[in-house]
Amino acid sequence: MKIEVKNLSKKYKGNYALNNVSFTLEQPKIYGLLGRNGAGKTTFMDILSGNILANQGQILVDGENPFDNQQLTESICLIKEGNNFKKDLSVKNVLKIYSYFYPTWDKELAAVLVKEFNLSPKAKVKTLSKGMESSLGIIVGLASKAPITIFDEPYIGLDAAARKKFYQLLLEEYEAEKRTIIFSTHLIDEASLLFEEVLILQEGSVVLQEEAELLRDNTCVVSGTIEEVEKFIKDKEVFERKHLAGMMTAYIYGSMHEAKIHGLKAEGVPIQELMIYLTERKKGA
Ligand SMILES: Nc1ncnc2c1ncn2[C@@H]1O[C@H](COP(=O)(O)OP(=O)(O)OP(=O)(O)O)[C@@H](O)[C@H]1O
Repeated sequence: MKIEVKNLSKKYKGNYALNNVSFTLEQPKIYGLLGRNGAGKTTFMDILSGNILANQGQILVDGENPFDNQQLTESICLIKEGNNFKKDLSVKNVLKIYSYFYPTWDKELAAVLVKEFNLSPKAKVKTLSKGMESSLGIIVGLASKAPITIFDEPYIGLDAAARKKFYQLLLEEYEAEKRTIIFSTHLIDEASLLFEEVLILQEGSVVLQEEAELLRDNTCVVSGTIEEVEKFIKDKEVFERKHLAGMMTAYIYGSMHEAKIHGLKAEGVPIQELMIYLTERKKGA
């Protein structure tokens, strides 16, 4: 489904959570929605899911506004950081309710995932640990098979092994049936390999929208002697320099291939570093 964000603004008490944001998510892809605390990510996801209204501008999903539009929101599943489910419901009944809401619901997948995450179907939500409740959110998000599935920091309390399982399952499901997945997380280093396209928000504005592969190809960390590195980077945009014992490392916009031809050691820049740089640069600008 095509998501068009047009001049979208949302204000809370006079402060912009989103300030005249425009972008389009055209293809079913795994999108990484990144940004520091308070950048406006949750606000965007809430408007997209039809939960809240913008002050100005709009989001159109296949040409329609999601607010108060059940036919459309049956195609959008938002899993938040917590409190997704009523505390008195059992796991089984949570799944039943969502199965009624989502026409694309995959009952078999839900049953497999409940076993995979070791949840007891009879357990009430209020008795689940934080990690177990997050697992239930992940199960609902994946089994909804909603054409737009949004995960907003979905794994509070989940340990590293369970998060790894989540990444694997997400990829398996996505490979089996492509859909738009919007994934917002602060654990960028461990999740970044999932992303096909990255959006970075900073103080209510988009500072970057780029294919992850292009980012990986067009940014690099080069190392060598100070002299070699300085010579190579003199006409390039450099976003960080580090010196150690006569050697130098620089984070730059430039091709890894070109750096290697010049005899320098070159590696990809972690998306986390890029996000920190971009959000700092805008603040200081
Ligand atoms: N219901 C609300 N009432 C008042 N201010 C709000 C409300 N929701 C969000 N805000 C403000 O809007 C801004 C954007 O918040 P938002 O939750 O969208 O950011 P975020 O990028 O999701 O942050 P985080 O990564 O910390 O979850 C923040 O300054 C926040 O304080």
